[in-house]
Amino acid sequence: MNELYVGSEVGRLREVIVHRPGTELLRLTPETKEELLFDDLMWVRRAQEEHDQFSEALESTGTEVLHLDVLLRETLAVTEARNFILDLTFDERLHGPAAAPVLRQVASQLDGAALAELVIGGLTKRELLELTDEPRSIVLHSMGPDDLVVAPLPNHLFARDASCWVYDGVAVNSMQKPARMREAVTYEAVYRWHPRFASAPFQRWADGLSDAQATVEGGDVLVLGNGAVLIGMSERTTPQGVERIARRLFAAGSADRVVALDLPKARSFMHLDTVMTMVDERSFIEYAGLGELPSYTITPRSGTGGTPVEVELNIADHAPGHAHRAIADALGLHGLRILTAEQDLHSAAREQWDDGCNALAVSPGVVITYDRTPTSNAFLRESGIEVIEVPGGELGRGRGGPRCMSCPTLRDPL
Ligand SMILES: NC(=[NH2+])NCCC[C@H](N)C(=O)O
Repeated sequence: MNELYVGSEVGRLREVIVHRPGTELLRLTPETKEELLFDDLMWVRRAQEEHDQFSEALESTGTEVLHLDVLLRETLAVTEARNFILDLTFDERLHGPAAAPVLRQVASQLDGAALAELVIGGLTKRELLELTDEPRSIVLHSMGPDDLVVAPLPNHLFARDASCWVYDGVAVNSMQKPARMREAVTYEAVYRWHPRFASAPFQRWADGLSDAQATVEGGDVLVLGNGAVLIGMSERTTPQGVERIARRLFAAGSADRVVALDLPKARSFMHLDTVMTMVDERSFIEYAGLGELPSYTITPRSGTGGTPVEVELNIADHAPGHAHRAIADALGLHGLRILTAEQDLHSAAREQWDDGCNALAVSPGVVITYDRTPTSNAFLRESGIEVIEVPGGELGRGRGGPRCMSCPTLRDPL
C-alpha cells in the first residue's frame, strides 16, 4: 500500500479522492439551493458525464482516483464505523427523541450501499415510509411527504474542503456552514476505519467534530512545500482555526512555517483557492481583483515543543502588499511568478466566478481547469503551462473547479 503523504501543491499527483455527483444533487430546488450553497440547480446527468471526464483526465495522467461513495460503502462494512455514522446522523436534537431511535434502527438494517446512499443522498419522509411504518413522532407527523428527514450532502462534490492532507497527516475539518458539517463525519469514518487508511501511519491535524469557532476548510489550505503551508482566512477559515492547525503541524515537526493571508470575507472568494492556486514550483494564478492583502507568518518559537498545547507561536505581521514576499521566503525563492490574465474587469470577475483561478496541478506546470474560462486558460498556455481542459458547464454551478473537486492523498514533494 502507498504511504499517505502530500508533499506539495504541484508535485506529481499520485492518488486523489473525488465524489461523482448523485442523488444529493437531485434534492436541490430553487428554494433549497441557497442554504445548500449552490447558485443554481444542476442537470445531474450531464454533471455526472462531466465528472467522469474529470476522473478520466486524472487517470490519464497516472493518478489513482478513489471515489468517496465507494470508500464510504466499504467503510460501512466495519461495525464500529457503522455505529459511528448512525450515531452522528440520527440525533435527537434534530429528529426528536421519538423519531431518532426509530430512524437509527431502520437505517441500521440497510446494507452498506444503501446506507452510504442515505448518508450522502439524504432521505425524504416518503422514502422513509417505504422502509417502515410511520413512527409516532411530532417531528415526522408535521413533515410533508417530500420533506427531507436526513439532509443531503451535495457539497461532497467539492472533496477538497471537508478534509485535507498536509504533509504526513490529515485534517478532518470543522466546517463553517451547517449544510456541510456532516461531511466531516463521512471522512472521519473513512480515515478511521477504511482498510486503506486504518492500517496506514499518519498524523491527525484536526478531527472535525469539535472545533466550533476554529473552522478550517481545505480550499483555504495550500501545501506550498519546503515545510511551508499557505492558509487563507476567508469566509470559511478563521484565525483561530489557522493558529490551531499551525500549532499541531509544528508540534509534529511536519511543517515549520504557516503563511496566513487575510482575504475579503465574501461568497465569491469563499476559499483561497477560488482566487489563487499554485501551478508550478514558483508560479501562482492570481485573480486580478484580489488587491493587496494583509498577511502573517507563523513559526514555532524556538525552544518550545512537545505536545501541541506546549508549542508557542511566533507571529510576524506583514503590511498589505507583502504577501508575495512572505510566500517566496517560505518557499526559499527570490520571487514568485504571478500569473494574472490581462482582461477587462468584467471578464476577470466572470472567469473568477467560473473557477478560472481554481486550477488543479497534476505535476509541476501541468494543470486541469474547466473549459468555461477560455481567457484564463489561453493565458496559462502562453505562460508555458500545459492546460488539460474538462467540461464544467454543469459542475461549475456549485462554485468549485478542479482543485475544489479533488482531495489529494498522495503527492510528491517539490
Ligand atoms: N475549495 C473550494 N473552493 N470549494 C468550493 C466549495 C463550493 C461549495 N458550494 C460551498 O459553498 O461550500
